Amino acid sequence: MAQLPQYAIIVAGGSGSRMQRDTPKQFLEVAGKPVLMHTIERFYKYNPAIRLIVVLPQEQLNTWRELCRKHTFKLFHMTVPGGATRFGSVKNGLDAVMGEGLVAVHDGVRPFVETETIKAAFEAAEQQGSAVVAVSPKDSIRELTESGSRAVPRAKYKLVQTPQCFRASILRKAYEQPEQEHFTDDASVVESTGEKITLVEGSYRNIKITTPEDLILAEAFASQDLQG
Ligand SMILES: Nc1ccn([C@@H]2O[C@H](COP(=O)(O)OP(=O)(O)OP(=O)(O)O)[C@@H](O)[C@H]2O)c(=O)n1
Ligand SMILES: C[C@](O)(CO)[C@H](O)COP(=O)(O)O
Repeated sequence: MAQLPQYAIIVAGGSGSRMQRDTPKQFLEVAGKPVLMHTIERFYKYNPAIRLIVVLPQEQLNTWRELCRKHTFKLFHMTVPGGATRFGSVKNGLDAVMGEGLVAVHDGVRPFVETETIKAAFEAAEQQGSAVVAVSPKDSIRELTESGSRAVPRAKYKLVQTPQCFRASILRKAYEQPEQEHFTDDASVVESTGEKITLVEGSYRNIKITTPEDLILAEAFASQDLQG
């Protein structure tokens, strides 16, 4: 059977409000290079033939071009303007996916995703139609109730990461529906069309750079990676 083409939609269309910096967090430097370049390199390392679609805020497209020039960043990728929400950005990225294939949606601000994780997600999506990377919580979990809160069994929960991989036809159908408030990731969008979500083991290093202290962790991981 011919192998399906592999795409990665790397969503970097957000403003990074929780990071509280003027520069969008996907452009902040870690180990001397913008976060987003690290992320793109991870997918290229997994498969140099992967079709990379990078979604950026419309008003940052020129800045990104400048950054690529400054850092002599040559890895081929298509750029697409983002939407007002992550849902809108994924939808715009999906317009650049042609025909059938396997599509990984990945946060541009998760630069430490490992080759094994990407590989496992694509393999599971090829077999099951969907594959979502997740890890077990390390802390105890409490559910908020009207009277306060109560303990819930931690073993029943997973923390969801990206990549989230799907057959292109499944993802396209899901993103045709109107956006809903509970859509926080691609799995929630796809699940609402009745599709089953397959979970794949993720990694605690696959952090989403969200708030200022995450940058300290990111520098530590990058320095560890550089030491090999
Ligand atoms: N309109 C949007 C909003 C988010 N994202 C992307 O989705 C990923 C996960 O979102 P999040 O961490 O929430 O990023 P921001 O929306 O940028 O951050 P914040 O919520 O703090 O403003 C990020 O790579 C972000 O760039 C996107 O492509 N388009
Ligand atoms: C997609 C995601 O990274 C999975 O954990 C997460 O849902 C993004 O959420 P955010 O509120 O946009 O940071």
